[in-house]
Amino acid sequence: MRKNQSFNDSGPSGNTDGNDGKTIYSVCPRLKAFSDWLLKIMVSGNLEAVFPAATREYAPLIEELWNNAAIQATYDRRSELELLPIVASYFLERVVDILRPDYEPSDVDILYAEGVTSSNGLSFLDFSFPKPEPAFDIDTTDQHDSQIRYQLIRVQARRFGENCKWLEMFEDVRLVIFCVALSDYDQFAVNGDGAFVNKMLLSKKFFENIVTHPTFDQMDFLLILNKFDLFEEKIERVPLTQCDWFNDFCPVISRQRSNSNINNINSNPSLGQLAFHYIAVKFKRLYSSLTDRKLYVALVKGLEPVTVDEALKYSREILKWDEERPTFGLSEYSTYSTDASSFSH
Ligand SMILES: Nc1nc2c(ncn2[C@@H]2O[C@H](COP(=O)(O)OP(=O)(O)OP(=O)(O)O)[C@@H](O)[C@H]2O)c(=O)[nH]1
Ligand SMILES: [Mg+2]
Repeated sequence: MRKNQSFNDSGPSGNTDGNDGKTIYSVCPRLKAFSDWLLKIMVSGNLEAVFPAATREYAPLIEELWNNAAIQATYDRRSELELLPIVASYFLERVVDILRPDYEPSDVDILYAEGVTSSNGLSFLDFSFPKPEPAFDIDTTDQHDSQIRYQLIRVQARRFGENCKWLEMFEDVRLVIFCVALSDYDQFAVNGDGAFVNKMLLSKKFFENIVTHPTFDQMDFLLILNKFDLFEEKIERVPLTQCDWFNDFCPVISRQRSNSNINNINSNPSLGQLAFHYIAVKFKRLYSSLTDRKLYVALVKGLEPVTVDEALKYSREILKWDEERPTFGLSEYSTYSTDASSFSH
């Protein structure tokens, strides 16, 4: 790396844009030199050699680049930029703060950060919730149960089958919470053979493999359909039928559609809400055809903790029904038991 690289307005030779051919997407030579330099480092794959040590001194330049009209005009067309992480704006808006030596990530920063995938495509994290403070007049059904141990396992669906040893970890598991991103329906990933595969179809295949695996025989499954916010926005411009599995989606939409409201799923639903129900039913039918059991489904916006809490509360209810199943028939016990209502929103 060249330390103290200077990006002055005259720019390095050969990099100056003439007035000809300028568009709203053209940046000045100085910023162009800086972004070309960044790109070169990224292409060289030598990021570790430059970052994080050098990042601090470039923070003002990155901030300037981000605020530049040409970059903002480009960002407005982000739906055409496949590789741009959705959370780019969140971090770029905070670049100067984040690059301060005393920066401590907030809970929200952590929530917005991309997960780090280990080289074998598997990551694990065990967690539980602390014992709640004893308090009067609080409905304890909303509180986390400190006795419950959660294991968060991130597997790259495309690598399933290469190394299934991790399945042995599931011996004492009572419920599998399987998470799928709704907004994956038009996205692609490279599978083990180097071919591009639709990410929703990859998740479907992975789901089929997991629910039919002997380790999970007779186990309850809660499917979390996540990234509903991105999905609702995307479905207005990208048809759901882009994913082959959803090619019979043809919703009847009332003219007076409500604005998106996660709690208002049944009255005057939005296109996103109709599509969520359609996808949930697709998974439910798939699950019952494979296992002869009922799949529970929850709708989540991962960046809104309250929706995650709701889904976890639903999972605790499922465990409770399970415990009480010998004494109470499910249908007597809860309104959640009817198939049409086995969704949590
Ligand atoms: N807008 C939005 N972002 C979410 C939601 N849930 C998670 N995210 C973001 O999605 C990113 C998760 O990144 P990863 O852990 O790489 O997972 P992923 O990108 O969904 O999955 P991969 O395709 O395997 O990379 C983080 O930036 C999260 O903040 C959600 O419901 N809505
Ligand atoms: Mg990602």
